[in-house]
Parts: sequence; structure tokens; C-alpha cells
Amino acid sequence: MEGEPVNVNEFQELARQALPKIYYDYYSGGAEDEYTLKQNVEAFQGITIRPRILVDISRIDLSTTVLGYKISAPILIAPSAKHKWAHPEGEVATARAAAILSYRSTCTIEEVASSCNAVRFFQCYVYKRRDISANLVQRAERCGYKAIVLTVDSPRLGRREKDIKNKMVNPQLKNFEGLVSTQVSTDDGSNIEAFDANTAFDASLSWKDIGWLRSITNLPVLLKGVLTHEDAIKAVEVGVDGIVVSNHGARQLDYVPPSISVLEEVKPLILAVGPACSSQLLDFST
Ligand SMILES: Cc1cc2nc3c(=O)[nH]c(=O)nc-3n(C[C@H](O)[C@H](O)[C@H](O)COP(=O)(O)O)c2cc1C
Repeated sequence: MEGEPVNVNEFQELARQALPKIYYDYYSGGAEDEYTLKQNVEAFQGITIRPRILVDISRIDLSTTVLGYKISAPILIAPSAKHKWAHPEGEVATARAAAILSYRSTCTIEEVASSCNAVRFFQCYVYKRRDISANLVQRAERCGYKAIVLTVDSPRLGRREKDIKNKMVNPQLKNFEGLVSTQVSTDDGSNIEAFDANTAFDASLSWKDIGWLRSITNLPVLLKGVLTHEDAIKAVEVGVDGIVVSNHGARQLDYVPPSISVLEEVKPLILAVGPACSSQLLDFST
């Protein structure tokens, strides 16, 4: 590549060249045949802009609010795990721009909180050991995170074939120190399915558990991973504060629709029951 990178694709190419294959594949891969992964990109490419003319654009204000908090542009960074595989500063650096901190981040909840004053949310998975999930959620609340984003599309981890082939092993996560043994066996090669999904995640998670989450925190609760209007309506009925329409970057189920295409199915229904919407994060607070 000649000169400095000027767009996201060029940054991606630089990352491909710079990172060990096992890490690049983890960041860029999707589940199974990666059909939805391709569709995610193509769906965006299929959306065109209707440009309106003769509008004064000499002063542009992109600021908006999410859950009542003012942000300078309608852009959040989705929770994603293991940033230290790409850069030694990890999630602390990411949070300077914008962040929903991943449950499986490589920097701790406290490190990210003390590194910047930005509005931060905390993403949560529910482990069979509820005490562990409660511990992380309550630490996030004490550290000033403003909402809990409960990821609901991962009762089991997606079958990420690249990670399986690369025999990817999860790093030790400092957030869990003292709570659980993060030492994982590599006897059988790839540990990723056994450690993340089959052992730790609570596969019985269901609508009634939103009540449990509410009982351990006073923060607003958003559900991340909604892909149908039926579930969007249920989310409203159980009283969550917002939903994130998401297919998890095509890393969980393959052959599901691109998130952006589902917005059209979900948004009118949410509007019909009251709350307002913005982008892929549908915020019920306004
Ligand atoms: C490398 C990587 C790691 C991710 N880790 C998490 C995670 O820890 N928790 C989570 O809820 N989503 C995780 N995601 C999914 C993202 O939050 C987000 O949903 C996805 O990148 C964009 O797809 P969407 O538009 O369908 O949401 C991860 C995505 C990537 C690419």
C-alpha cells in the first residue's frame, strides 16, 4: 500500500499484514460458511443515499443522545473482546473514542473507567456461575458505566471454523482474576468451544432472567442480539431500556439476516408501541 491508510479497508489490510494469522482470523472471521459475514457488508453496500441539495451545511452538528446521555456523534463502538491482541493498550485506548466494554475485555473494568471520562456502557454475558456475572456488573456500576448491554445471542458460542483450525486459546482475562480459574487446558487443541460456551455460558438463559439482571443493578438494561420483530416486542414487554439489533458480526449463527436489513422489520413495530429509535441501537428512553 502506498502512503498512509485513508479508509477502513486499508487499515484492515495493514492489520492483516501486521498481526499473527491466528489473531487476524479471530477479529475478521465469522461463523461456519461465513455467508452472513459477506451479507453484512453487501447489505450496507446496497443502501444508497438520497442527496438533498441547497441545504446550508456550513455548520454541522452530529451530536445526539443515547439513554439521555449526549454524545458528539451517533457512533458507538460495539463490545468486542481481546483488544490487547492488536495493541498493548487494549480497550483503554479504544475507550478514548467511544466504548461499550466487552465482558471479555483484556483490560479490566476499572482500568478502562479510570482512563477516560467518556460515556461508557458495559456488555454482559450470563455465566452459569451467576455470582461471577453479578460481580462484573456491580463493579461496572460502581465504576460509573451508564448501562448494561446484555448479549442474548450467545447461549453457545458460534462455530468459528477459523478459530477451531487455528486452535485458538483464550487469553487470561484480568477481570476474572480471583473469581474463576482462567487457566484452560489445551490438551485437545482448540479450547474455545469448551471454555466459553459449553462450560461457562448459561445456556438456560431466558426472558425471566431479565428480572434477575434488574435485581442486581440499578443501571438501564439493553438487549444486544435482537433479530426479529417478535423478540423486539417481547423486549418492550419485559421493560428493557433499549435493544441493539445485531447478528454479532456474523460470529454466532450463520445464515441469519444482516442486522441492517432487520432494522426495517423492527423499527416500525417499536415505534408503534411507543419508544423512539436511533440507528441500530433502538433507545427506548426518548
Ligand atoms: C473481534 C470481535 C469480538 C467481539 N466480541 C464481542 C463480545 O465480547 N461481546 C459481544 O456482545 N459482541 C462481541 N462482538 C460483536 C460486536 O459487538 C458486534 O455485534 C459486531 O462486530 C457487529 O455486528 P452487528 O452489526 O450485527 O452488531 C465481537 C465482534 C468482533 C469482530
